[in-house]
Amino acid sequence: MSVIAFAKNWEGKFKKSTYELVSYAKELAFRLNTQTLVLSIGEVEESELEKLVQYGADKIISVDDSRLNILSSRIYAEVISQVVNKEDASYVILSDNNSGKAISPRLSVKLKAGLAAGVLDVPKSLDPFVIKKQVFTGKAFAYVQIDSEKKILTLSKNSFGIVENPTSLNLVKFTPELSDDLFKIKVKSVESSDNKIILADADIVVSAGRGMKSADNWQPVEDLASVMGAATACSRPVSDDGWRGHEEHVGQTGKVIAPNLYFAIGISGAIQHVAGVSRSKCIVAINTDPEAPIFSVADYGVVGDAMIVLPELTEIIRNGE
Ligand SMILES: Cc1cc2nc3c(=O)[nH]c(=O)nc-3n(C[C@H](O)[C@H](O)[C@H](O)COP(=O)(O)OP(=O)(O)OC[C@H]3O[C@@H](n4cnc5c(N)ncnc54)[C@H](O)[C@@H]3O)c2cc1C
Repeated sequence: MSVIAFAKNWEGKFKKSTYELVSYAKELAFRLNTQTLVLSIGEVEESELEKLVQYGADKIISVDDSRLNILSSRIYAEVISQVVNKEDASYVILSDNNSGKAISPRLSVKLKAGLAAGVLDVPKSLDPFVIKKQVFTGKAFAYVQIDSEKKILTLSKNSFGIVENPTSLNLVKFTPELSDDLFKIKVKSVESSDNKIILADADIVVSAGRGMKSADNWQPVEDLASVMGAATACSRPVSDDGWRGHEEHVGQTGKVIAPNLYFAIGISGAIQHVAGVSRSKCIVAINTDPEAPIFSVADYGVVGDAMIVLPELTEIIRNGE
């Protein structure tokens, strides 16, 4: 009956979204009067695994196998299903990120478990199990009922928050039975086209729109992103016009993101743009037009010319003022 959270690591490290996932699993387990188990796959040092205890992991199950350092949704679904069956867990929680989206449908088939993707809250009721999730790229939400015995939820980023709930360390190793067949496809290396932070995983995103006037004016945007350790993004017309690549386009028809901090620079705030970024924890808008709709969804706003504001802001942050 326990709750298992799958804690994905990025090169052996967890992110804030992992701690949010464990916090959520803890709350669900508390409501169900059961244990919170956290599963880690691939090589992660004990000191990193120990951090999960702070957010309520009653038991940490580590599948410490170097062959699993690179994510394969097929193999990870197999590993998770073996752990779920061994622990007789009823609830599996994954982050609603690229890996969670890739693993959860396979897992759902393996476990014959109902899946609610993009969950936004704790269950509205436990029996029947009813939960709130996002639909239509975040423009609406729905309550869905899961009737299967096992249930899988993928948790939307920034929908629950990080809650400290310290327990004591109970770390166990698990060795799944994995046939050679599963390793027929080998990832020999992973190379990113540049050293940039991946937009979908970024905690901070610096995004700019048509207000930048031309592709040649992007250096101040890059500079701010660089000092903040942020990913860069853009509005749709910017990528349609070829100023930036389509992989940066956020919104209804682009990527839907929920970073902790989102800078909207020279972006008017059209509904189709906001649909993709409205779940950011904090939105900072920089725009010359005080009436721009983006200010109605922003937490902080600067009315000003991006070409003047950005270099000054970057300098202040660089100097740690
Ligand atoms: C079906 C459909 C789907 C769509 N999907 C998406 C989507 O996924 N994502 C998306 O982004 N759009 C999408 N759009 C387009 C959307 O409707 C808007 O047209 C688009 O978001 C506007 O982009 P923008 O804010 O960069 O440009 P604009 O609307 O032209 O706004 C530019 C802003 O920059 C400001 N500005 C000008 N100069 C400066 C300066 N020097 N400094 C600071 N600010 C300045 C202006 O005041 C203005 O507010 C979609 C549209 C449709 C119909």
